[in-house]
Amino acid sequence: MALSGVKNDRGELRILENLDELRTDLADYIAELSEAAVKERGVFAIALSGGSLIGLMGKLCEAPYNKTVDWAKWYIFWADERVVAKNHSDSNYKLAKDGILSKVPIVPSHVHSINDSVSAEEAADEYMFVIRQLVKTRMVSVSDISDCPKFDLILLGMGPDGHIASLFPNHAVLDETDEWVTFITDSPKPPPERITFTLPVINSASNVAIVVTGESKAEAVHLAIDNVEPNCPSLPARLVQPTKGKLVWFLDKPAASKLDNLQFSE
Ligand SMILES: O=C1O[C@H](COP(=O)(O)O)[C@@H](O)[C@H](O)[C@H]1O
Repeated sequence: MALSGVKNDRGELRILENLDELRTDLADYIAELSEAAVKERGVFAIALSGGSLIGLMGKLCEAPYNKTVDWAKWYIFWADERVVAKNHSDSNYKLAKDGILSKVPIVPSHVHSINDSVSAEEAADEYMFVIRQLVKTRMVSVSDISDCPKFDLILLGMGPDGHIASLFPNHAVLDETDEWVTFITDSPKPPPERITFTLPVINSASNVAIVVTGESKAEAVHLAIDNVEPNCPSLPARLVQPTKGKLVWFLDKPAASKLDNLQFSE
C-alpha cells in the first residue's frame, strides 16, 4: 500500500510499497502529465535523466500506456548527459533509447540528444542553442518569471551523495545561474565529462519528479527532505525547489526509511 502526503515545503512524497507499485505509479503520473500538456499546449516537453530512473519508467512501454500515450507529441531532452559516444554504455541517450525510446512510437526528430563529437563545452553550448530555438517556437514553454525554458516535466534520479542531474555536492556548477545548460569535466562519478541543466532551469519546470530507490540513498533522502540541523545548503537534491511548478518524490520504502515523523494517509 502506498503512503503519500506533503512534507514541509519539500513537495509531495509518494512512498510505494515495492518497486512494482512504484513503476506503476510513475507510469500513471507521466501519462497523466503528458495528457494534460498535450491538451493544453499540443505537445509534451519532457527531460530525462540517466541511471536507475530509466528502468523504473519501463511500464510506459507496456499496455495500456504504449497505446494510450500520445507519443507523437513528445519532445525528449536530457537533464544531463555524459559526454561519450551515443553508442557507449555510459551514454544516458543510449540507456533511454534501448530502454524506452526504441519501444514506443516517438518521432525521431523530436529526440534532442547532445552532439557527441565535440567537447563538453561545445556540446553544452549547442544543446542550449537547440533548446533556445524550441523555446522560440514554443515547443518548449518559457517561464513567466525568468527567461528560462519551462519544461512540462523534468525527471531526476538522485545519487547516494545527493546529486541530481550532473549537479554534484559542493561543486561550483551549483552556482551557475547565467546558463541554461553547462558542462563539467571533473565529475566525481565517472565519466568525468558531462553536460547538465542548471538549477534555474530545473526550478523553472512545470513539474519535477525525483525518483529514488534503495537503502543506500536513505540518508541523502533524509537530508534532502527533512528539516535537519545544520541544514545542507549544498546538497543538490535539496536545492530542487520549483518556483511555480510542482515537485513530487517517488520513493520506495528502503529509500524512505530514514525520513522523520512520517504521518501520511494510506
Ligand atoms: O550519473 C548519474 O547519476 C544519477 C543517479 O543515478 P542512479 O543510477 O543512482 O539513479 C542520474 O540521475 C544521472 O542522470 C546520471 O548521469
